[in-house]
Amino acid sequence: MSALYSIAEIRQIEHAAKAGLPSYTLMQRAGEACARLALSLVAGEDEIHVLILAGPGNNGGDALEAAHYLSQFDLHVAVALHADEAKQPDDARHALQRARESEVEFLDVADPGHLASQRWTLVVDGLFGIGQTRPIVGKLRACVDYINTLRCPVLAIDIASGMNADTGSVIGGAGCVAVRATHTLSFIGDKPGMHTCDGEDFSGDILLESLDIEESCFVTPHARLNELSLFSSALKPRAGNTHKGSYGDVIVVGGAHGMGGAPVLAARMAAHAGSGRVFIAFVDDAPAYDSVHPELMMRQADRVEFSTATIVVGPGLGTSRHAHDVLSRALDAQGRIVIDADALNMIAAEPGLQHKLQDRAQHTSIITPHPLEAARLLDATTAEIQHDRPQAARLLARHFKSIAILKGAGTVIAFPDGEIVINTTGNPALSTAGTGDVLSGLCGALLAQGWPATQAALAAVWMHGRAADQLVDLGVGPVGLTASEVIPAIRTLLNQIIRDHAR
Ligand SMILES: NC(=O)C1=CN([C@@H]2O[C@H](COP(=O)(O)OP(=O)(O)OC[C@H]3O[C@@H](n4cnc5c(N)ncnc54)[C@H](O)[C@@H]3O)[C@@H](O)[C@H]2O)[C@@H](O)CC1
Ligand SMILES: [K+]
Repeated sequence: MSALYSIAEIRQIEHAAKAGLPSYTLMQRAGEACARLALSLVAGEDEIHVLILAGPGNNGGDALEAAHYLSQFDLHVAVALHADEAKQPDDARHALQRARESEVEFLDVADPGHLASQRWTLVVDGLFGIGQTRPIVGKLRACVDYINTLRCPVLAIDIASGMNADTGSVIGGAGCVAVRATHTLSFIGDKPGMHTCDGEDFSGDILLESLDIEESCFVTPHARLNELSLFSSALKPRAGNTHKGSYGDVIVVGGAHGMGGAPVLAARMAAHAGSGRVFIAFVDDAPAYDSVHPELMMRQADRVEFSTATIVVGPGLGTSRHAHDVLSRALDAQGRIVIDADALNMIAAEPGLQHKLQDRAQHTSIITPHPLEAARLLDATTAEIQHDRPQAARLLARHFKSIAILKGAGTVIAFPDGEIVINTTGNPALSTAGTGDVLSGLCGALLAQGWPATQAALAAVWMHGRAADQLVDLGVGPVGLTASEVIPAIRTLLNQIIRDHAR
């Protein structure tokens, strides 16, 4: 299980570990681990010049200890220090003394011209770690801007400076800066902010270093990374003696005039992911049939009895009075429900629909907002949602008593009890119309086949991203991938993981 720890949890673990160790032990281990990774990154280079940025706190201390360690090898180490010695924490001050006693050149961090006078083989970023509270400004900002122009590897210590380890947003928000690392060596445990929002873009390859902290010091995490093991218990081979009724009905509700393609995509996905029968309930005129997939059944929404079928409501639904009434009826139904797109917009706009959703707590509801829909649901701005995606997803799940899938880079899946899972599959090829409809159809298909809702949500998000990754590997995208192309790729993937992992 890939645990993710918040800053507060990392501090707790660190505190427990420090109590049982001589002072400076953890910093020495951190500095040495960083130096060893640095050596592996410059291996094979001729004249090696390593620039180490060291900030005012313990992240800077780690950097200075790494500088001391590296100075014992055949390479040139330069430290750009931004610290007031009188205010440094004890460990960091000790690390500074050790660096000063080593073969290390000290540069002026505030002088980009000075920094730019050398061609660097590697930059080590130890400006700030999990203790950064303010945006990077002034001379330090110029330094970060300079680092971000370099083409050499940039190794961030613990987390890229400027990034919030809890949220994955740049500290200070739009217009502020962070170091764009090619590698991050993260201490004690993995952190949510490296996997959502801008986290992945700024962290590069993530490597973990536990600092040999004893198991007993660790706390129970409330976040983890999505992986197959979290939902593989729901993968089942098909029994021989079954029929279409064994695999459930999905009713996709949507398709207002001019938006008929959205429910068709969701329905095609539901059929390709194995649901026994798939209907589309159109709020406006229903076409006679889908000429590509005539197995889908087209109905007028007014004439559809929802009873206990699995409902996917929202794709192309529109926000007309009629659409509102159909949504209201869908929320009253006793089956499991996936709520997307305009259905979420209408729920955001009307307390009556919100109460209906909250009152479904004993049934299963999965909501799949993108950040703008999430902003409407939480009466916030999109920037506020993106500022702290894990927290936004938690609020959605708790408030609407649903499983909330907050889409976007590093999709966050949150549960009403406060637990979250961050997805690691997927890529910008999915930033195209219709992929959200495909995701909602996939969730619906798994629910209809009897998957537990938690596993259905995790598997749908994971497969949706993984299939897109596989397509990009084949050259189908990232530019120009279409939602329709993701559907058969997901079918292949689902069959493959059932074959390889079902018990
Ligand atoms: N304490 C420990 O036992 C360990 C700490 N470790 C390292 O320590 C880091 C956390 O250290 P700290 O808590 O000292 O915090 P940081 O080193 O992340 O930075 C905090 C310092 O930066 C200043 N600061 C924050 N934002 C600033 C800004 N925008 N401009 C200028 N100054 C700013 C703060 O006033 C404070 O002095 C971890 O990320 C990790 O790298 C590791 O060595 C493992 C062990
Ligand atoms: K850092």
